[in-house]
Amino acid sequence: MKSILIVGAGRQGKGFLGEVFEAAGWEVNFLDCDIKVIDSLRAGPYKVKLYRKEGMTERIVEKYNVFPCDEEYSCLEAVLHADLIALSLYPEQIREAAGYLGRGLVERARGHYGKVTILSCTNINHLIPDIQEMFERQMEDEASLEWFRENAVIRDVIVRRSTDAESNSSRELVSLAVMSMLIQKPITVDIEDVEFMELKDQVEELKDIKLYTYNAPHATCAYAGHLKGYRMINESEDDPEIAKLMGEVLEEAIQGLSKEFRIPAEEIRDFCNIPQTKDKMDDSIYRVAKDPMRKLGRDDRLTGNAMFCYKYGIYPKALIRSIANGMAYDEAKDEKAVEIQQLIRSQGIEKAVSQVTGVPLEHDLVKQVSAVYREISNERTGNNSK
Ligand SMILES: NC(=O)C1=CN([C@@H]2O[C@H](COP(=O)(O)OP(=O)(O)OC[C@H]3O[C@@H](n4cnc5c(N)ncnc54)[C@H](O)[C@@H]3O)[C@@H](O)[C@H]2O)C=CC1
Ligand SMILES: O=P(O)(O)OC[C@H]1O[C@](O)(CO)[C@@H](O)[C@@H]1O
Repeated sequence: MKSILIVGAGRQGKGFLGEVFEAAGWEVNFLDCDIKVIDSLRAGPYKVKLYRKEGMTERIVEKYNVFPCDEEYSCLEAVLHADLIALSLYPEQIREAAGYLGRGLVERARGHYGKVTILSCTNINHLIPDIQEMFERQMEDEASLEWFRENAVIRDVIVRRSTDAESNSSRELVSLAVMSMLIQKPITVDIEDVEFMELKDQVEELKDIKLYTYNAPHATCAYAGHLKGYRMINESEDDPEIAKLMGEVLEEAIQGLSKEFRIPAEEIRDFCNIPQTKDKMDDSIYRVAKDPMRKLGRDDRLTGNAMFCYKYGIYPKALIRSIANGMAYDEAKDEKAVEIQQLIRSQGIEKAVSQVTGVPLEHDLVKQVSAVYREISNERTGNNSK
């Protein structure tokens, strides 16, 4: 039986990866450092509502093993025998996970176990050399390092699906099951038997395009929706003003990307076209908006697009509005949003925009975003003077 170790048993770990690999008959092992996640998974099976094109179906996932990141290293056998290790973590969590997995991988090297593929399942591109370095550092001697280089491959993926739940420990999940996950080639195990897994060339280039097209309107929807008091993505998408802004953001993005990547606009439109589903999935604004510090960063979905537009003489009006909405995102449960609000209070809006977006203070983007942010603040306080 083939075996997958899913590191990070949160929304995506359980609702996407755990579900599809269990359905394909693989041994599914979960590793998580949050004891609430472990206790919850041990308490019973979990349920995923799958939103397919033809309608919603429910799946109960029950065949899995669960391991905490404990001192006794109870996950050892799972690390030794995994054909696939999926890092279903936020980028900033990978270093710690690599540190923990190191011990098992060193034993794997010393025991001359078989080849393993490690997948980085985040939305951040160009991370693979860093992750390679994080794992190689764990190899305690030359022989282990040599084994790792010959037998372990680290690959990137493009996740084209949304999976949500009330929290990372919830056993009730929803997942939009309409597009495959694209996996960088080659890998060391056959995954043809697993639905929604697709090996693909040029993942690095396509991943940029996916982030800038699929995720930019989505983040736009979340930040604009929060400002209007919505809690769910669906409510926000149904608001005509927000739907219009999302469309404009996508159009600006396509114009800039088409020039930057020298790909016809139509080809980009086709790539980011998400099939519609009969039933609509509820996704939270909280998850899609989460960590505006990262999402408004220089090369991420909104600022990255806006800067391509500036580079090619396209004025990114809708992207500027969306970045300003992101600066105004003041969700108290989101620590990075709170950090941005503190930054605005302590430094003033221009410096805060420059710091968050990584764009120089004197750049037009900073001025325009700050001006729109002031309009938003005035509207919120009922003060219409500019
Ligand atoms: N949820 C989704 O629809 C999608 C998520 N992603 C990416 O997947 C990654 C995870 O996202 P979610 O599952 O939504 O987040 P989540 O917060 O629901 O799950 C992450 C899990 O990782 C665990 N974790 C953190 N550090 C760990 C460590 N050192 N060792 C073991 N476990 C650790 C946490 O306790 C948590 O349960 C992110 O990079 C996200 O961008 C990408 C596309 C879709
Ligand atoms: O997981 P991140 O990078 O915080 O961003 C969330 C985005 O990623 C997705 O989960 C998958 O592309 C989208 O649903 C959402 O817009």
